[in-house]
Amino acid sequence: MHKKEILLIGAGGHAKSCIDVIEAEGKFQIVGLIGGESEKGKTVLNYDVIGDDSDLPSLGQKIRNAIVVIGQIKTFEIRKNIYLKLKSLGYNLPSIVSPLAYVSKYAKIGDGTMLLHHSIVNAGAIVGENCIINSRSLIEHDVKIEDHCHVSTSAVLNGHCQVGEGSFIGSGSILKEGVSIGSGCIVGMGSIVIKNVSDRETFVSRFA
Ligand SMILES: CC(=O)SCCNC(=O)CCNC(=O)[C@H](O)C(C)(C)COP(=O)(O)OP(=O)(O)OC[C@H]1O[C@@H](n2cnc3c(N)ncnc32)[C@H](O)[C@@H]1OP(=O)(O)O
Repeated sequence: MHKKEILLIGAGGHAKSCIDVIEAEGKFQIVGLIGGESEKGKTVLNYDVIGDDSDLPSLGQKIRNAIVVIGQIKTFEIRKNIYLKLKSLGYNLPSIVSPLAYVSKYAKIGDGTMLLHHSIVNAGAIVGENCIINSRSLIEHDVKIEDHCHVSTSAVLNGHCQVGEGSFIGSGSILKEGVSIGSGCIVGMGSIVIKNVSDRETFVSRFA
C-alpha cells in the first residue's frame, strides 16, 4: 500500500508511543519530527528531528499531513496552539487509530486525535479534535470528549460522561456514569470521580 507522508510535531516521550502506533497502523510514512530549537538534529527511535516551529510553513509546501505528538498533563495550551497553527497553515490533520484499539462504528473521532494501543471507544461516544486517547483507556457509550483533551493510560469514562475542552484525565481514574468534567481540568491519577468537576479545577481522590 502506498503510504502518505506525515510530519510529527513533538520529540519527547509521548512521541515514541505515537511513532509505535503510526508504524503499527501502517497508513503513513513518518518523514521527521519537529522539536524545540535544542532538539534539532536529535533522533527519536529511527526518525530525525528535522526542524522547529519556524520551519512549519516551508515544510507544509511539500508535506501535507501532520499530527501533534506532544504530551499533556498540566497545560493543554501548547498542544492546542500548535494544532491551530498547523490548521491555519493548511496541513491535513488525520486521526490515527492503533490496529489494537477498538472504535465502534457508532462512535465519532475528530481530526488530529490519536487512539493508542488497546483503547476502546464504544457506541455513541464522540471524541473531539487533537485528543490523546491513551493506551488501555475505556471511553464508554455516549461519552462526549471535547477538543484538546488527554485521557491517560487505563482511565475509565463510564456511560454519558462529558469532558470539557483541554482537560486531562489521569492514569487509572474512574469516572462514574454521567459525570461531567469542565474545561481545562486536571483529574489526578487514580481518582474516583463521582460528582461533577468545575472548569479549571484540579481534582484528586482523598480517602484518608
Ligand atoms: C503514558 C504516560 O505516562 S501519560 C501520564 C500519566 N500520568 C498521570 O496520570 C499522572 C498525572 N499527575 C498527577 O496525578 C499529579 O499528581 C497531579 C497533576 C494531580 C498533581 O501534581 P503536582 O501539582 O505536582 O502535585 P504534588 O505532587 O505536589 O501533590 C500535591 C498534593 O496532592 C496529592 N496528590 C497528587 N496527586 C494525587 C493523586 N493522583 N491522588 C491523590 N492525591 C494526590 C499529593 O499527595 C499532595 O498532597 P499534600 O499537599 O497533602 O502533600
